[in-house]
Amino acid sequence: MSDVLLNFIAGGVGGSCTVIVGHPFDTVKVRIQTMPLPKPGEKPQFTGALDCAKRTVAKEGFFALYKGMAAPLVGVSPLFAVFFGGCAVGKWLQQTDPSQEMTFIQNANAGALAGVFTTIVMVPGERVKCLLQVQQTGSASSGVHYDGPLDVVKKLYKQGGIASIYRGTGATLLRDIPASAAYLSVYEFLKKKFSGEGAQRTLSPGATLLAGGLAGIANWGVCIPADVLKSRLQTAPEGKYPDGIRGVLREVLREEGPRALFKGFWPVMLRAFPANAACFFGLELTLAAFRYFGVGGHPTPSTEVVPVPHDE
Ligand SMILES: CC(=O)O[C@H](CC(=O)[O-])C[N+](C)(C)C
Repeated sequence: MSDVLLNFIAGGVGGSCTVIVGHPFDTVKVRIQTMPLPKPGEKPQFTGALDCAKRTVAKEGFFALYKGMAAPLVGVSPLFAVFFGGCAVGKWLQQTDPSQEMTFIQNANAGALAGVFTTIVMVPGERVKCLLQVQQTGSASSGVHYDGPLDVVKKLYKQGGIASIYRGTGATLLRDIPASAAYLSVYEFLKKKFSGEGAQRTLSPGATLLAGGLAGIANWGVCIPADVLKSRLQTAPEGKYPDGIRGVLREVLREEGPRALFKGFWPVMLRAFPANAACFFGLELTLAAFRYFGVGGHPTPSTEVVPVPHDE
């Protein structure tokens, strides 16, 4: 089986691990990023990430943190599949032979290309997820109530057609091209560093988790402002920002100042490490299982370092 397909399948497993570990953090992040501005003399709805998590659990129960998870499980697992499949395509395009080691920049290029592929898959799922995550907070002030992911899609389509479902595409590209470049290049760099020299390079489970977690931090470290703009744009009532992301940026800077572009920083960073450690662990384990059962041809440089030693 080709590297692209193997990475696609393993990426899907990694994506499911990411969602299961990371979704509660994501709910807190979106609620903080989109909470209504307090009126003069009023307290903000949430004072921080912990406050938001505590109030959400107290008011709506623990599983409120898992609200909207069906959409990312269906949307994010294929997204990670497309991402890692896309990375394999990006590597293949740059390699003169399949065993060639990729440089940091080549991995960044492969990640950036995969970021373009993932945007196409990701935008509808993100739009649905954000709307479901914030509907109890009053941030999506359109007054529309949604009964679940399919209901969101139906209502968005009725309201504004495909364009409404795909609202936030530019903002997602702005977020995911640099983020994906950082994600893959940092992971591959650390993987090489942690796996030592020589033909029998192995990566321990702990090192896989550490490299994956730090790749997640690098991913979000470069894209939080674009993510804030994207969340605002995707949860705004129809017609609020006719000129898209530029309108959101102008409003945020005018009304809240540049610091607001970093809203949700802590919940994002708190999620980034465990969610992406789980992702790369799931990915590498699946690739290792393929090799164990003799599926696929030669390992690519990105997959020859696995959590368990193997002899070829
Ligand atoms: C924005 C996003 O989904 O980032 C992914 C990592 C994460 O924390 O979910 C990475 N990537 C888009 C490259 C798959």
